[in-house]
Amino acid sequence: MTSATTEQALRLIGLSKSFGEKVAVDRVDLLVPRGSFFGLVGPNGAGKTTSLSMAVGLLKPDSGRAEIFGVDVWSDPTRAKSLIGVLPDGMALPERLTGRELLTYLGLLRGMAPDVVVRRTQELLAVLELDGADRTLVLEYSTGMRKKIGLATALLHAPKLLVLDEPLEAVDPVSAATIKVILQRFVRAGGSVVFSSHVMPVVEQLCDHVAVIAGGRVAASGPLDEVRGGGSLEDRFVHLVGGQQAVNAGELSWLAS
Ligand SMILES: Nc1ncnc2c1ncn2[C@@H]1O[C@H](COP(=O)(O)OP(=O)(O)OP(=O)(O)O)[C@@H](O)[C@H]1O
Repeated sequence: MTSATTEQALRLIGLSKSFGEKVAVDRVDLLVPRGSFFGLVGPNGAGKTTSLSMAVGLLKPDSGRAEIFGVDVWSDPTRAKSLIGVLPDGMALPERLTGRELLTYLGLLRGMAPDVVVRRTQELLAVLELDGADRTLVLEYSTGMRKKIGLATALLHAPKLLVLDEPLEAVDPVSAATIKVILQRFVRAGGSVVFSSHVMPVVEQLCDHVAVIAGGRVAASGPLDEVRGGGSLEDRFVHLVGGQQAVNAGELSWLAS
């Protein structure tokens, strides 16, 4: 199947991964339709980062497969990776480059025409408000700035699918609004986005599809309205994940004593 014919931007089939005794991801199946804005939610340690890392070819699964527009990530990684832009969790960036140098370097490395690299780099730095830090090394970037330059590296080659691990985490509200607009425009233009988040209102605002992952398994997946079933996503999430743990009256009594 080719990227021109498949209806799935991303397809995970029985993906599993253990770290020693710990089963982090347990036979995860996921369909991300082409052109969808797909939110992946789940509690801390649910397996979101591990699943996304396997989906984009950064972490080898113990079993199962991942396909990007029908291209198998592990048997044809070069082709699969050319179709995606990735913002991994805790992305390792070359630290001793400025943001502009980093984007230029990655653009040329990906075989892009130099004039296109220069133009897009300028635009991305300006839109993400990183151009003020043009002479700052990535080493000196704040957490939010690192997130933004990471997003710029994911967008630079105009991929068909963006896979973003918590793209709005640690980003200020103005930058978050900019990033949301960029992603919405990307989807309107025919792109597909998968992103993980803990912020339910953001997922409800942006996404048309959602999956809830808990304990390494998919607890629910599909169109947003179907998954939340008439209530809020937060209520559905709490219901699926096992409810909030109340703090009993006697617990933490030493706090503020
Ligand atoms: N490299 C690793 N070595 C050992 N255990 C790991 C490793 N990476 C993840 N895990 C474990 O696998 C499980 C899933 O972790 P993962 O980071 O995928 O969860 P997550 O849903 O992304 O969590 P969070 O929302 O906190 O970012 C956790 O129990 C975690 O401790």
